[in-house]
Amino acid sequence: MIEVSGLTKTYGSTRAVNDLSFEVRPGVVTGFLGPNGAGKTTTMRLILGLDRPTAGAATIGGKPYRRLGAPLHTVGSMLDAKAVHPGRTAYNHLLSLALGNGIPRRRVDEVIEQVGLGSVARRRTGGFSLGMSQRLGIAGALLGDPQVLLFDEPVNGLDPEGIHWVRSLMRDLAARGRTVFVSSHLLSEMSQTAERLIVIGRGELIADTTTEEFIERASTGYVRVRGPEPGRVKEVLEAAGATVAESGHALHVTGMTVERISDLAAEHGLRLHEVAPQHASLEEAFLTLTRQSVEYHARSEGER
Ligand SMILES: Nc1ncnc2c1ncn2[C@@H]1O[C@H](COP(=O)(O)OP(=O)(O)OP(=O)(O)O)[C@@H](O)[C@H]1O
Repeated sequence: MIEVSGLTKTYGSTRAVNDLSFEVRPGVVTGFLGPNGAGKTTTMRLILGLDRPTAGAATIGGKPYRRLGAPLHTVGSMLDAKAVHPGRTAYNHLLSLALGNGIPRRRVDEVIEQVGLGSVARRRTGGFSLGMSQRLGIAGALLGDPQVLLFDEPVNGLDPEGIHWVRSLMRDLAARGRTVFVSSHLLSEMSQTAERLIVIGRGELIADTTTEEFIERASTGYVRVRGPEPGRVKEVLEAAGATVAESGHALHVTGMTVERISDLAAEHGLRLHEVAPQHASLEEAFLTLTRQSVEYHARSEGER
């Protein structure tokens, strides 16, 4: 379990994380979602004790990272996949991590196989693609077989097979009772993996809910209506309280269900050729909810 309470971090005049509080529970994949610059990496660094908070606290299993007796056995993380000594082989990189943390050598072989790097384990990591580095980073996170795992944008740079593999791995870890906290700036990506979402924008909490509920809440749907007499249909629907916009040959109706639209049309003897609910795409929905924060960042960057 990860607990974050009143967490705040400022860098000069930038408030990267602002009074953030949430819990990440075991047994499900929890997505950490926010547009670029929202403060995801900063929050993860604070949880992992890589930076000191300006205010508030973050704990793992009730303790701050610095006070964990065997950190690699408690929490595994992958923040920056490229942060590996380029002259070392993948095997030696993992071996030095293992030896420094009292982890047996055979565990290195196990995780190398688990992440599919067996054939390149003796190659220097400097020549690794981003995808291979991501796999190596994930291997490092798994090394101590920890209860809590944090991954910062783990599918970045992976091919479709790699993406599929990461998603299955996250779900599998959660199914085995681990606490899995994974960041992304794409709601579509999170919707494939995460059961719960912590959504942030501008360093502040926007939502802490199930993925299903978040998508439902974010969806700004309308009903597309088409028929031979659009003018009359519009009049009838508006008279009954709907908002109707014309779009080419169709009407876009908000504030009224498909059933009510059909019933009203039938009552007034109006034929309809199409009554189709439309949902905003996931990314549109997400951007609507986080637009304020995106605009804020676009503005503040422009001002510099
Ligand atoms: N070391 C630092 N010094 C100064 N500003 C920083 C530092 N680290 C982060 N920031 C600023 O804090 C804000 C949050 O950055 P952070 O990297 O945590 O966001 P993010 O959500 O992880 O974004 P991305 O997906 O782009 O990595 C940004 O405005 C960033 O410029």
